[in-house]
Amino acid sequence: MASDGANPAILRLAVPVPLRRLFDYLPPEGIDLSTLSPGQRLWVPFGGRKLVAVLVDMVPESPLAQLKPALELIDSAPVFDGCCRDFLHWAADYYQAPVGELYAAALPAALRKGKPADHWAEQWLQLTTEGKGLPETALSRAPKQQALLQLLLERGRQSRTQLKALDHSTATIRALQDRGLVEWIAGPTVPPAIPAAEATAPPELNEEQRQVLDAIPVDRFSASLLEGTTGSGKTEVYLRLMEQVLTGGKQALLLVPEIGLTPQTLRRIAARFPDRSIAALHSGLAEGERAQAWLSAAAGQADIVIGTRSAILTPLPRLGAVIVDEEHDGSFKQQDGVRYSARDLAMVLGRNAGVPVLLGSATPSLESLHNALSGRYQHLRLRQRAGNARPPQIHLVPTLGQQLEEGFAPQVLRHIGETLARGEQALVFINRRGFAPALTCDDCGWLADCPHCSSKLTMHRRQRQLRCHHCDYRRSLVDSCPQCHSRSLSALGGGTERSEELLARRFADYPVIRVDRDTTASKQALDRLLAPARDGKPCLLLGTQMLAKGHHLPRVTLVVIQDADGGLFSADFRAPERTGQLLEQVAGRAGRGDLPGRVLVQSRYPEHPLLQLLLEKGYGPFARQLLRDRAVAQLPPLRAMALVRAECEEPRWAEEFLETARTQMQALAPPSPQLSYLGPVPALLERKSGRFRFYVQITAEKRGQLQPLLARLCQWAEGNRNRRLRWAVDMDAQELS
Ligand SMILES: Nc1ncnc2c1ncn2[C@@H]1O[C@H](COP(=O)(O)OP(=O)(O)OP(=O)(O)O)[C@@H](O)[C@H]1O
Ligand SMILES: [Zn+2]
Repeated sequence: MASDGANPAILRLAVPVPLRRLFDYLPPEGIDLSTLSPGQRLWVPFGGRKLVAVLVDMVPESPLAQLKPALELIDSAPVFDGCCRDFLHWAADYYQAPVGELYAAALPAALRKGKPADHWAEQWLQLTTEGKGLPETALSRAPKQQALLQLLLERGRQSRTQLKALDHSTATIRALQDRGLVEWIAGPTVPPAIPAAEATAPPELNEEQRQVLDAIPVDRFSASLLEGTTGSGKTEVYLRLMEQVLTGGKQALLLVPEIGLTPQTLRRIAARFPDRSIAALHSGLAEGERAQAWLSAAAGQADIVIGTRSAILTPLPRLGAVIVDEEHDGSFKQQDGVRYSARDLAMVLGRNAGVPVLLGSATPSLESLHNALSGRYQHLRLRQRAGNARPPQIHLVPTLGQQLEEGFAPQVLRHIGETLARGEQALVFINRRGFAPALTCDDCGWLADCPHCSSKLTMHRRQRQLRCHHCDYRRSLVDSCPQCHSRSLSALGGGTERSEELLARRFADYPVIRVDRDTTASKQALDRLLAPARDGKPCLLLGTQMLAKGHHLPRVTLVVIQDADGGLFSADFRAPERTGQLLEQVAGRAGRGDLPGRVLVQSRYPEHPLLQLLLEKGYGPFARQLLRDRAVAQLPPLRAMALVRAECEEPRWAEEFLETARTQMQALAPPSPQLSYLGPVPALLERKSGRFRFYVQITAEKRGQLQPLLARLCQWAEGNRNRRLRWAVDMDAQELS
């Protein structure tokens, strides 16, 4: 994107609007052109609004005659470096997304709104030339000044924040300043501090872990999948890899799923690297803190960057490795706006920067497993649990024809009781929150439906509400049927709230801790809720998939999966994969300490071959079987898939739009054995928030076949003038919902 020519006085900018192009502006009036460089933000006028744009290039001419001047320069120095800009442009091309929206997605909210980066600049204290030349013992009669001098000699410049944390007083600093030994300079911000856990000596690596680590040289690009059973010490491998990267003077990026970035995870990492600057990027931060963390990463100041999906878009000038934990997790794929996959982009970033990329999971996605089995990725394995922990025993509990109590078989309740009586902990996994997923009238058959979505309302008894889990519509609970006024209403099916009532009654002597989205408004709340469990006292945990990941609770010896069947009969071809991952991850919470674990899995269809395979042989063979099925059905990852989506209050318009889209694409590339079209078909959730949703599905032998097709489609679709219709291209779509 280099510019040449004599007078590059036209600014080419990425503007956050849904158009797939850059926009030309004149420089702000009266500005010195030498203060401008790509990667800075500017205020620009756009269609009567004022927007924050990013300077991409400066060129001598524009094809347009009438250019408006940009309004104002925001940053004194670029916030995006060249590598990051190239990466964002690549991603925009690949996902057929407006590049301005990618820049906007990369920025933290405060910077997206135009707050100047200088606002977070830090004051740094450094040695002057005299200070550097001072003999070691020159200040021995002023021990505080001597200590500060020593610190600056050993660790280089220190920020005001760091000095405060280390208890160096302003008086001491002033004294050294007066002697001309130190000086303040302005520099990049440091990330907000993260409380550390108590530092513990790292364990000795076992043989498998050592082999894995040896297979990842840190001085060049490599793509690896670490398939390591639950509790096998994957996190320990990540920590060691990070250590090597930091020792080499580089930054380590660790991506974690939304649910995985708990204060517990952060404390563990902070404890391992007490001297390092760690930036955590997640939605739990206040706007200013997030900007501070982001800027410290972008300035190369933060050594370790831990974040959820959008952290992949952060500029990291000293990048040394990218690690993606729980790489199978669905939260790495953005489901609206720019529909990128942070996991897939991690590979691109690593290749661009020439550094290793490590994807880790006990239950790898079929995409990554396929890449590993076909030799595109290095396939690394950890087959054994680390330390003394042994794999749990798994038993199926058939529920058909059994007398269940609120969804639990009698022997399951008995096992829970025995576990608690032995002073151990039990975990019950339920895949639905709320009290019951439906409310119905026994007399006329009325069902509480969402008025905006094609779904039922979930009953939340504690709050006396009916809620839609798709659009968050809420209404108060009714006592009688709105249709026939009968008072005999029944709650159908079970949820976490309903199970909690039963379990709290049955096991009244023990704490019953419910963990779902309703009880954990924040990450801190989850941390607090789990505190008694971490203390190791007997207790009963119950909850949704929030409990499935990342928690290391060594006293849990019994895991109950209340209903294993949900995903086996879904219309979404990815449902069995997700069910397998969830069950294996939940089961993996059992027996992670010295005590053996047991898993009870309730099912109405214990003979189901996939369930049998999963429970008898484990996720590995199960996933390999699913891959063979996908090959037969010509589905991802054996084929590339993209969706063109449209939604509208008027279903006919969405369908017509997609009919035309399909016709357009077929005119360019007719259906063939290598390329097939399906649809428009209704999405699995046909109506959401009042809009009807449809998609056209395109599958191709090679990704390269899809790109030009979708690019042309976007060109056509950008001309759509129907403001009530929304459309999107979803490359490598993960959800058919
Ligand atoms: N080499 C080792 N020797 C002894 N203990 C170890 C070793 N490696 C890891 N551990 C311990 O084993 C436990 C599980 O390790 P870790 O959390 O790294 O596993 P994991 O594979 O990331 O787990 P999961 O993905 O299932 O959450 C931790 O308590 C960790 O401290
Ligand atoms: Zn709804």
